[in-house]
Amino acid sequence: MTAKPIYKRVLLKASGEALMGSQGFGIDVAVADRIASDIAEARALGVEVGVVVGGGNIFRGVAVASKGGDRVTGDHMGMLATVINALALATSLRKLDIDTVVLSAIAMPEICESFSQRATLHHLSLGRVVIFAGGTGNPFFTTDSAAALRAAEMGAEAIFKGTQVDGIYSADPKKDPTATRFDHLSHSEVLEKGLAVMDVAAVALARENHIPIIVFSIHEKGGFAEILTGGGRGTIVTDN
Ligand SMILES: Nc1ncnc2c1ncn2[C@@H]1O[C@H](COP(=O)(O)OP(=O)(O)OP(=O)(O)O)[C@@H](O)[C@H]1O
Ligand SMILES: O=c1ccn([C@@H]2O[C@H](COP(=O)(O)O)[C@@H](O)[C@H]2O)c(=O)[nH]1
Repeated sequence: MTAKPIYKRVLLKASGEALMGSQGFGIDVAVADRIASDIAEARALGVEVGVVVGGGNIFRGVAVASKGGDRVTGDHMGMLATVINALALATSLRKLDIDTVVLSAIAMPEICESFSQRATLHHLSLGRVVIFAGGTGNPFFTTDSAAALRAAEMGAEAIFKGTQVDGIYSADPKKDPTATRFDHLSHSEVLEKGLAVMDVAAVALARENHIPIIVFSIHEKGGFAEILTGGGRGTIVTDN
């Protein structure tokens, strides 16, 4: 018997940094294909999936600002990086015959459709995976905020943050080997404890809209479907 998913409609935030694999920069197609196969598993369970991909494997706006450049221009470059990643992930999904559409917050009609809530709901209702490119379309934000925003707009029941670590820890586990992992936290606890796995604006928006956040490792093959069916490893963030 096929396991039943806990959620019917979710938003996956896929780490941009993870997409570079061991290359140190850019896109490792094998990693994009693997993440696509995890999304295909979720679709096979009947779950409707929206995806936001980060841009950390290519560009972050702060890199320009830290060298004395204009932050807004840097952020524009970062948002364009997320479009490149979205196109790569869409290509990987289509190789698996998963019907996929890319909707961009920045109009580029020769390349992909523009984002609107109406288009999102239309494509989801036809069983398509919707990849949201270009972040929020505004500088001074991140793709975590875009994930929380698009999750609210698409009526997602949960945000799955697939990242480099397998949950939320008492401190960044990459910097502090003594950090301990939480199984469960509230949105308010994440904010009060200053747990920096996701930015403050994103957590606050998810809290306001009562959307749970599940932080899990994007590197764990099959991890997305496991959590969707009530197993797996990650930290869940809920209202209380
Ligand atoms: N308390 C914490 N618990 C877990 N991870 C934390 C914590 N504090 C900081 N981090 C770090 O936050 C990282 C996730 O941040 P970020 O969203 O920037 O990366 P990402 O998921 O790779 O996204 P991007 O798509 O921007 O590349 C983790 O890989 C981890 O090292
Ligand atoms: O709404 C947004 C989303 C992203 N940016 C810029 O893009 C890069 C890459 O996104 P990450 O979330 O860091 O992966 C980000 O650093 C910003 O420079 C943005 O300006 N607005």
